[in-house]
Amino acid sequence: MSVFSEEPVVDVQNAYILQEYQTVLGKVTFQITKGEFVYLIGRTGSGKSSLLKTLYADLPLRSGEMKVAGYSIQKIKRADIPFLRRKIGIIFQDFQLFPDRSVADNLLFVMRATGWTDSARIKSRLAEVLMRVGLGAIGTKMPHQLSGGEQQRVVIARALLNEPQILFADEPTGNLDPEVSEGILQLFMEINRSGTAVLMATHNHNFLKQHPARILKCQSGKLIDSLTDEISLTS
Ligand SMILES: Nc1ncnc2c1ncn2[C@@H]1O[C@H](COP(=O)(O)OP(=O)(O)OP(=O)(O)O)[C@@H](O)[C@H]1O
Repeated sequence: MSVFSEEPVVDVQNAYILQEYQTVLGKVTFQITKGEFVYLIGRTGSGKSSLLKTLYADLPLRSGEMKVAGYSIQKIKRADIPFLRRKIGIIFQDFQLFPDRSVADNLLFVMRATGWTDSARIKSRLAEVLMRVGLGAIGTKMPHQLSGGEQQRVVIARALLNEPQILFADEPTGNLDPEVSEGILQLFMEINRSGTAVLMATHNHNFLKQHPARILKCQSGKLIDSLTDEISLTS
């Protein structure tokens, strides 16, 4: 491949998304290019989380092809999954920080697990990602001393540590009030403007109206794409 051609960050061809051998979504085909911002919508139980889990190799892909950040998901070996996860960032609704560790220790845990060893670089990267998400010197605080919005910012900082090509966010504002949610969306958009692609599952249709972007929608066992299809936000 030429160094000038842009390989998509996500390339899905005719994939079947399964939960315990039941097809949740069939014939899924789409691509996400570098630096794109994409919403993922659909009713509860329509398959958003299942699609995201398949993309980050938490659910097996048994039919079709998926390439994520250069890794073939249908072929990936268990031992390579941690390497895939270094190239992507995953953010959930329930913040998933270790409650018994400080903010800095939560981030350090990931850095140590992903091969960071130089203590000066660790320290500067830690400060850098916390600044990036709008949090200053809160490294010594425990998660319970932070608001929900601040905890989600720490989670986003953690996801940014290894400069991922794409962030997969599964309802990242589901547990936050509207004002705080808007701030978190703004943060995702800011991160996106600096070149990181984002695929965000959300039920918050205000986001789509106020900050329009491409939409993928899980509907009746299929994935429809605003690039090619008319998408209804009401059904
Ligand atoms: N662990 C599981 N085992 C078996 N079936 C599951 C499992 N998780 C989800 N499902 C089923 O897969 C389908 C898709 O669920 P999924 O969680 O992907 O939907 P979703 O669009 O993310 O929903 P929500 O908006 O509520 O998060 C549903 O029918 C659900 O019942």
